[in-house]
Amino acid sequence: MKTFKRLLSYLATEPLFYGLGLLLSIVSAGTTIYSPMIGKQIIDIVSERIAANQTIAFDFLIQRFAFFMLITVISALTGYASFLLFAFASNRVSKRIRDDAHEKMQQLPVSYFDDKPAGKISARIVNDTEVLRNNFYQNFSNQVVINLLMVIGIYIALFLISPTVGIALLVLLPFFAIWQWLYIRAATPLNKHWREIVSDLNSLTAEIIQGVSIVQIFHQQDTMTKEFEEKNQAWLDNRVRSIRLDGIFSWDFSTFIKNLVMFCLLLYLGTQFTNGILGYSMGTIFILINYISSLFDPILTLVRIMPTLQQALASGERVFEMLDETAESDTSLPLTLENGAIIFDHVTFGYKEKEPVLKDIDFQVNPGETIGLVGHTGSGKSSLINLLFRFYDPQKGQILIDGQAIEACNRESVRAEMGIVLQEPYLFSGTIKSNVTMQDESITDEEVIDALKKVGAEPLLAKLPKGIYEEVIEKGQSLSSGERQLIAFARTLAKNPKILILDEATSHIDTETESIIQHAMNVVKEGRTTFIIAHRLSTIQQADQILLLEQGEIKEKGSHVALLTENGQYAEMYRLQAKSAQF
Ligand SMILES: Nc1ncnc2c1ncn2[C@@H]1O[C@H](COP(=O)(O)OP(=O)(O)OP(=O)(O)O)[C@@H](O)[C@H]1O
Repeated sequence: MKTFKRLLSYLATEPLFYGLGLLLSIVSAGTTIYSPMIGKQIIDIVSERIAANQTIAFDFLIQRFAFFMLITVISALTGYASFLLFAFASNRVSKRIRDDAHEKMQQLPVSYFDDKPAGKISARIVNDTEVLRNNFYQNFSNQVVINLLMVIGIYIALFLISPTVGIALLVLLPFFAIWQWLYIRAATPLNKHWREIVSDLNSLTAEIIQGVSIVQIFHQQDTMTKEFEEKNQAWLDNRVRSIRLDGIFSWDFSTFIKNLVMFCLLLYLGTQFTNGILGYSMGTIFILINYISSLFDPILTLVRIMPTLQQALASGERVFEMLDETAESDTSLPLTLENGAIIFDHVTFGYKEKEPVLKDIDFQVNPGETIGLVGHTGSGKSSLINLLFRFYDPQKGQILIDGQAIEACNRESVRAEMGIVLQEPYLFSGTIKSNVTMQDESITDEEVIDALKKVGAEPLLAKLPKGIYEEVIEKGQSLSSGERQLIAFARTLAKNPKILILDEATSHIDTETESIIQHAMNVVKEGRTTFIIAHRLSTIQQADQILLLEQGEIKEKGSHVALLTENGQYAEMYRLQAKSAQF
């Protein structure tokens, strides 16, 4: 009910379309209900004249027929106009909900995405809102509203014509209410499960597409196909159960009731036939049969629409669940960055409260210095960078940039001064230029070309027919990983951040690319405080400071030479790498 009310509240965001649509629907329903009245009048007058042996004026029939046509045209036109208005409004409302969901997603903390597959989140933003448009807003306005108006209007007309028949038919309403209630009880869990399966299918498909090469290399096609088919079978089982349920509640029974009511009406009319005189006129009998039969069509439509509304409620619940997530709280205080001095002051952090992955991290970086972060996999290097970006905040201690605790500063302002080049840089669909400028329109074409040239991407530019306007398809699949890195370096150079994080590429690049990238790294590092997550120790020999992390703790700290002299773990790692490089 809460979800239903909340979905309804969105109607208020389009008052003009819905208001006008409702008004026209009332006119359409009113005229549709009124039109049989003209038939009643004709039948009554004609039958009276025949009984009295009188003739019927042709003009009268033409006049009544013209009036009937006028009413029918008004009904059709207003019905069509309201349909269009409701359709416009429904599309606009679902766009609004989709925008809201997307905006909310952007405000959520990074931790929200840790345990949720991307496919599931995108299913909520794209698919569930589409279900809302089609199954709720479109149906609600164009079917529920119009048919409800018809039911109410016909009841009013029946009461006016024959209060006895009107009251007798009211008995049906609680029956239908209980019927609907039973249906909702049975359909709610089924529809909820259906949306979950669709969402699982979405995320599984996304995962298979993203990992298509790995799937093929490891011959996982059969396993993946089996997993997909199992989920797809679960979807089919769910739909079959749903069809059975809809079948029971939507069709056979209601048609049976319609016929039963018709039978009761004829029985009742029979009781009104006394002394050779019928208690109702021919026209009244015509209109009673007409209304009762017309009453069931909208009632049946309302019953039939329940399954789709139910599915919409399941989708609505999932979208609202996302909209209700707590957005990341933030302050308005901006970080004022002057030099790029950084202090980690006894920082402790864990993704889960009592499981720290960084313990008492304490170090200082002077402006313009380069810090190398080394350590085995899982030692906490990326987590340390995550804190610097304020993707997470530490549980203990604080991080200071130019003397300001970043936890007290606005996240956007903290990130605005930082640049990052990841091992596997992320390129967006667009052009080379849009990937360098990242929509910053103040960066000119010349600056983009200059940045690309400085990092050594001139040969890449030369071979692209459209230069910086060459299209980049999803994640830059048509470029080599080295080329993607160069674009990412140029992006950083164009952004001109004070603080730079370089997640050094691992072993999968060749020696030539390595030297190109090393050159690019040296260019972008110039004059910035730089963190390098180093996998090959050769890249950080010149670093001002090297931190060796082990299980979330700083085990060794100092320059390359000092650490070699210390002859600890770093020295051992360095010797091992140097040895393997000789082979
Ligand atoms: N989002 C997360 N949620 C929970 N635990 C995480 C998350 N990210 C990382 N961890 C855990 O935190 C620890 C440190 O991971 P981190 O990624 O910082 O290591 P790393 O040194 O960067 O490793 P690598 O060199 O392999 O990238 C690991 O035990 C890891 O399993």
